[in-house]
Amino acid sequence: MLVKVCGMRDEAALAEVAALAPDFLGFIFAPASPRYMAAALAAEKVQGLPASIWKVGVFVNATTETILEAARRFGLAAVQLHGQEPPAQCEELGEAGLLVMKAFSVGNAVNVARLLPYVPFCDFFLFDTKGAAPGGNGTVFDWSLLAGYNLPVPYFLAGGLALEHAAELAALRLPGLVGVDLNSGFETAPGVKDAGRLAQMLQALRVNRE
Ligand SMILES: O=C(O)c1ccccc1N[C@@H]1O[C@H](COP(=O)(O)O)[C@@H](O)[C@H]1O
Repeated sequence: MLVKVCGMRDEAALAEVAALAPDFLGFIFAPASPRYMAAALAAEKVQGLPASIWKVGVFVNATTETILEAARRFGLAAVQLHGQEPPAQCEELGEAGLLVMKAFSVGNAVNVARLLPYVPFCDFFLFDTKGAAPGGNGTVFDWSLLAGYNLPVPYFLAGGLALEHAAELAALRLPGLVGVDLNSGFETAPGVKDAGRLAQMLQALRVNRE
């Protein structure tokens, strides 16, 4: 199970969390989010992270130009598109050399017809719980809605994941599932990650990886 830790914005926690060696670290570039990082973290701090960790910029309906500028400035290798970005934008960003993760909100069903046009242009999908905000709502959706998933794009599970889900996630077998995204369930305040809880979660998930 790959692990992405998202919503990094405070410098002390960044070093502690990076030391846990998650596969991906996410930085929120959506100004309305309490985890908006651009004013809080210097670009050099992000650029200085170990090369083994994929640095992901999370954007909500940003232009390709804005995304590419942030990618250059912060040394991002991947983008998570968490709004209504069209397939053509995924294609552009992939052609620019970024790994592309497209997020979709899940309510009572997974709408496969909506996903199909994105298949050729995305490295990963990410399924998050539908809520009032574009992301970071802290609520879990019914993962069994993905039991019939049969598209060739692997995906991350997101939405309210917390330590209490560790055992269930470590044992979870769903078609296409390759990773989990840890965000508000591992914070002491919005944007302030709890490295201790993250360490416990990573240990639980990694036991099953080996
Ligand atoms: O976390 C945010 O504030 C955020 C804002 C805008 C877009 C995405 C955001 N976070 C992403 O939301 C999901 C679920 O988070 P949570 O576990 O429910 O807190 C996750 O993929 C984050 O990357």
